[in-house]
Amino acid sequence: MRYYTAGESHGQGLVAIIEGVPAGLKVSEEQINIDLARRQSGYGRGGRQKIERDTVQVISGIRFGRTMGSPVAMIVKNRDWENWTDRMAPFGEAPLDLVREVTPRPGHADLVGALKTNTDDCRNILERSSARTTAPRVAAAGIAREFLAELGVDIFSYVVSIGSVSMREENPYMNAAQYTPLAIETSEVRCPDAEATEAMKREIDRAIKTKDSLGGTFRVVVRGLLPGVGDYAVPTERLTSTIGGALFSIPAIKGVEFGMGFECARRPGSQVHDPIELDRANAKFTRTSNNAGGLEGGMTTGMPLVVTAAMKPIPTLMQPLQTVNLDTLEVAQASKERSDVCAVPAAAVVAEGEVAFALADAYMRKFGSDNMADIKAAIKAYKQRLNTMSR
Ligand SMILES: Cc1cc2nc3c(=O)[nH]c(=O)nc-3n(C[C@H](O)[C@H](O)[C@H](O)COP(=O)(O)O)c2cc1C
Ligand SMILES: C=C(O[C@@H]1CC(C(=O)O)=C[C@@H](OP(=O)(O)O)[C@H]1O)C(=O)O
Repeated sequence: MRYYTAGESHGQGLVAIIEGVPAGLKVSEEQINIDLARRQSGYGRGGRQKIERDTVQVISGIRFGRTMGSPVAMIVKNRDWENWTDRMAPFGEAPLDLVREVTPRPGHADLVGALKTNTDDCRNILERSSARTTAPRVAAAGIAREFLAELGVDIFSYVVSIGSVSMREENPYMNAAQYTPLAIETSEVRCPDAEATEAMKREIDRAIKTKDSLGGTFRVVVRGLLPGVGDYAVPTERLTSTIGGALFSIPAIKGVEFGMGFECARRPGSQVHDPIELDRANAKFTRTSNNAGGLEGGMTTGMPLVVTAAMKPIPTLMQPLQTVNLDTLEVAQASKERSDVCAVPAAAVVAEGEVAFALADAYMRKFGSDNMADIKAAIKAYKQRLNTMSR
């Protein structure tokens, strides 16, 4: 299963096409809209989110709430489009008073994109490099999430740090799977720690006051995974590769750690690798720790998948950094436009979707992709074989 998207930040809307979707999968429009709303939320987001009310419109591939086995096409419309019809018109002449974007923002795609595509207007770049393009990705990921949910796999995320403020956690690779979605979703920064939530909000308030911006870290946790999904033999099918690549495809993501991640490199093997145990009651192999974060050899171990990502601070600053004016080639201040100050909680929701897609694709490679009944039958047979191997 894979998706493609098209669409710009202030165009008419954004489109996603998902192909390789199995037939017979129940899909809830309401659930996709809930995830779209979660992606729009979070303390520190800018004025644009007051304009948009993202909802999905399904164009093809779903009939009476179930997938048909054909590609699914979806649209998320931009409400802001009506304020941009002249500046973003697909055809006709540019308005005479059109303001071109000629002062590229450090940290955004503006300058390099303009050099690459031979334009003197960075708007052509920023319209597509904008993280607005993550809206249709979250909508598309709704299909992957429903697929995994039907197979007993659930995904959530939470914010671990914003700027210099971190929540306190002990052994998150083992314990993160215990957090309740309620504690996370009721926090304005999507952090399960109420005290840390307040400190993070204060950090964001400080950044607003000093005309600065913030990044942070978040974790994605997946429960209910079967062991042996993914691959050790084909480099591109290793889940470390597909999930890592999927997370790095999100704008502003600068680091990804599986389980203990970089800390593994500082410790001896005896303090890193997860001892194997036989859980006789449930006839399955298990681990006494989860420092690997649920992946070994590029495959799921059956322990929760715990992956952490780092997001850099938002590039648009209300006190802009130095840049060069592309018209005059003189020193200038970078563009200063409406912007988020911190979007870590939103990025975490996007990341849930990306992880869901990578996992759904790996499940389909292992168990088939034509229709849900065959996939479930294959999973049942696999579970039975695993049971007999651990008895
Ligand atoms: C959910 C989300 C919201 C974002 N909002 C903004 C924003 O309002 N202003 C901005 O300058 N960058 C924002 N960014 C970051 C830029 O999109 C990103 O830094 C840019 O595309 C450059 O890509 P790179 O950081 O991967 O180099 C946001 C990113 C995400 C994931
Ligand atoms: C619109 C969204 O995020 C946008 C991401 C973004 C950027 O440069 O990445 C810039 C801002 O866009 P605008 O200039 O229209 O306010 C954000 O609001 C969204 O996530 O829905």
